[in-house]
Amino acid sequence: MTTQLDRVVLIGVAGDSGCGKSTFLRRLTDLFGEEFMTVICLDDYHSLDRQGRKAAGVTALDPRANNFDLMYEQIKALKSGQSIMKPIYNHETGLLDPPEKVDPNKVVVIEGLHPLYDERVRELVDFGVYLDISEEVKINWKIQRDMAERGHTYEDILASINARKPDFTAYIEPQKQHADVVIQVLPTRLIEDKESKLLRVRLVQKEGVKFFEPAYLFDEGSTIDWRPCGRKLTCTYPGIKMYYGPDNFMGNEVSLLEVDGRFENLEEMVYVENHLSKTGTKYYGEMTELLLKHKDYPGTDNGTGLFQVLVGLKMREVYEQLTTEAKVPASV
Ligand SMILES: Nc1ncnc2c1ncn2[C@@H]1O[C@H](COP(=O)(O)OP(=O)(O)OP(=O)(O)O)[C@@H](O)[C@H]1O
Ligand SMILES: O=C(CO)[C@H](O)[C@H](O)COP(=O)(O)O
Repeated sequence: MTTQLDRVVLIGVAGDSGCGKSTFLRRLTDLFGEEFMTVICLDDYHSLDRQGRKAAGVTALDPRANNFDLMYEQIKALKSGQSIMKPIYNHETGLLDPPEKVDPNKVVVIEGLHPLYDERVRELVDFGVYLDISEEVKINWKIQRDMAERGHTYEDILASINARKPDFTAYIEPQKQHADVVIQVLPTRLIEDKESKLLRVRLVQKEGVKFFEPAYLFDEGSTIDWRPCGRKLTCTYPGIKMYYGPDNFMGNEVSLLEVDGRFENLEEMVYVENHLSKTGTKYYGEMTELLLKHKDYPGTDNGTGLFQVLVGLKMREVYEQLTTEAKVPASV
């Protein structure tokens, strides 16, 4: 079947399990609308089921446990407006279920461990983000979720992170260099915080990407250290620090934006938003409004929420420009 779409825009969201992909995708839904955005979890392209991986002695992160040929063929078909019969990996049983039909949509998001791994798939991706959670923070988030909701022990969680580490380093992490933006989540530098509750979040924005102009603080291209706390932004100890400046990241020229600390009063976020430019907002305060809409999402009061919303807005901008370009007849 071929659906009439001017342009299917393909977004890649890469990251390890438990790195906040679902939260980010929920924020994207606000911007594109549930109806117009289809999410494909790349776990569905595991070629080996749980038993198969165990027998072969490989993890799900290992390319040998995944069918990249099928992934490429199916993503390519979706991008050209064709429906696919996508396999399903069932996390409850660890088995591959019968395939399901997936239709193309205005926006197709491929999320998971390997959206930017295979060169052919990467070429199809219009905009890619990598969620880069430092080990200290990853352990903390996993502990919060897996101990509370899944009954795992601290030792189990640590052992599972460590067991995945070599393959994570070999196959997942290198995708960072191919992402248009990387959201790095690190422990704060403001105080010593063993539990990693306070976060330093960096938005690494690649320069020279078509239709993507990095957001900046105050003055494009300069280097800025900013303490927004004072009369206009309420902060309790240890406050908030922001940074903006040019840098080099894995051989790419980038612009960095950084927020260290926690926003005390979300309503005042508009003050910070006001000092950011090229955010992709359509009206005054849109970014703050999007944050306020989901106060309950994890990270809404720190740089993770702020940058997830900002990246979503930039994706909307890229989407609009790509679809406009697709409508303009090619000049002769
Ligand atoms: N910004 C954040 N701040 C604090 N905790 C967070 C943040 N994002 C995610 N978490 C924690 O990490 C957990 C996993 O988040 P989420 O479900 O969004 O990740 P995921 O990558 O989709 O995970 P999975 O692939 O395992 O389903 C959440 O339950 C929450 O405890
Ligand atoms: O890294 C993962 C992505 O979600 C999972 O561990 C992988 O998909 C295997 O799933 P399961 O542990 O349920 O067999």
